[in-house]
Amino acid sequence: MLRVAVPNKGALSEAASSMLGEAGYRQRRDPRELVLVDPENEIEFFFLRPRDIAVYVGSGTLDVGITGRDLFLDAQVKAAELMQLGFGASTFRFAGPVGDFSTLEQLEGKRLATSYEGLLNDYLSERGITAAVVRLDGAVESSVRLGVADAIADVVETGNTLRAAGMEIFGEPILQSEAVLIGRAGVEAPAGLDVLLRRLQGVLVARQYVMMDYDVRKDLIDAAAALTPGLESPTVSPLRDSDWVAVRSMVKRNQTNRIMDELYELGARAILVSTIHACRI
Ligand SMILES: Nc1ncnc2c1ncn2[C@@H]1O[C@H](COP(=O)(O)OP(=O)(O)OP(=O)(O)O)[C@@H](O)[C@H]1O
Ligand SMILES: O=P(O)(O)OC[C@H]1O[C@H](OP(=O)(O)OP(=O)(O)O)[C@H](O)[C@@H]1O
Ligand SMILES: [Mg+2]
Repeated sequence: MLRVAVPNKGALSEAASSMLGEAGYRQRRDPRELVLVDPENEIEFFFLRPRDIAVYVGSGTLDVGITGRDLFLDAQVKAAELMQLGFGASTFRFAGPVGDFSTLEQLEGKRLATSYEGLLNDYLSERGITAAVVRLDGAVESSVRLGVADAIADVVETGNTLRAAGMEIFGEPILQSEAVLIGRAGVEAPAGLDVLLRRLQGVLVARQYVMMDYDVRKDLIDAAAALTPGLESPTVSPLRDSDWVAVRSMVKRNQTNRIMDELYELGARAILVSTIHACRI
C-alpha cells in the first residue's frame, strides 16, 4: 500500500482532503481519525501536523505527503517536490514596525523572530547577513511589541494580521509557497505513486479548465480553432446543415468569457460551457 501523509488540521487540511476526495479516495468522517485505509485504491492516509510531514517523508517512513513548500524547505530533509497542488498559497516575508525598516541590509545585527528557523537561516546566510534568530511557535507578529525581536519573518496571506499588529512588509519576498506533494529523493518510485500523481493532475486540470461547445460556419473553423485550440486539437463534428460544424474544446476557466465573446463576434452560436467533473490527460 502507498503510505500518504495528509495535514490533520490548519490552513492546508480541508483543501488537501477535498482534493483527495475529488481524486476518488476515501475520506475520513471524523477529524480525530489518525489513519485511514482505502483498500480498494491500495492506499493508506496518515493525518499528521503539516510541519511534521516532511520529517516522515524524509526519513522514508511514509512514501509521499502533502505539505506547504515553506514547511518542507524549513524541515531541511532529503525529499523532493513532486507536484504543485494549486492551493494554500502564501508568501514568506520580512516585516517590521511601520517605518522602521526598508531594506534587507538593515537587518544586520538585529533580532528576528520566526517559526521558520531553517528557511530564514538559509536565506540570511546566502546573503551574508548576520542576525539573531528567535524561534517562536506562532503569533510571531506580537514578538516585536513584546520586546523579544526587532523584526519578523512570517507567512503573509492577506496581510491582515500584520496590519493589526502595526507592522508592514519590507524587502523582497523570501519565498512563494503553496501546498505541494513531496516524496523521497533518489529512490525508486513506490508502487501506486504514478496513479496518485495522475489522479491529482486530473483534479488540477478539471479545476483549471471547462468544456466549451459551439456551432460555427465551416469556412470559419480555422479562425475558431485558433481561439479554442484545446490541449491537442478541438473535436469537430458534422451538423445536419452541412454548412455548419459543431466544435468541442477544453478552455482555461479564467478565459471562458473572453473566448465566448470572441467566438460570438466571429459568428459562432450556441456557445455552451460545462464543468469537467474529472479527467485523465
Ligand atoms: N493564511 C494562512 N495562514 C497560515 N498558513 C497559511 C495561510 N495560507 C496558507 N498557509 C500555509 O499553510 C501552512 C501552515 O499551515 P498551518 O497553519 O496548519 O501550520 P502552523 O502555522 O505550523 O500550525 P498552527 O497555526 O496550527 O500552529 C504553510 O505552508 C503556509 O504557507
Ligand atoms: O496575512 P494573513 O491573512 O493575516 O495570514 C497570515 C497569518 O496567518 C498565520 O497565522 P496562524 O493563524 O496560522 O497562527 P500562528 O501564527 O499561531 O501559526 C501566519 O502565521 C500569519 O500570522
Ligand atoms: Mg499557523
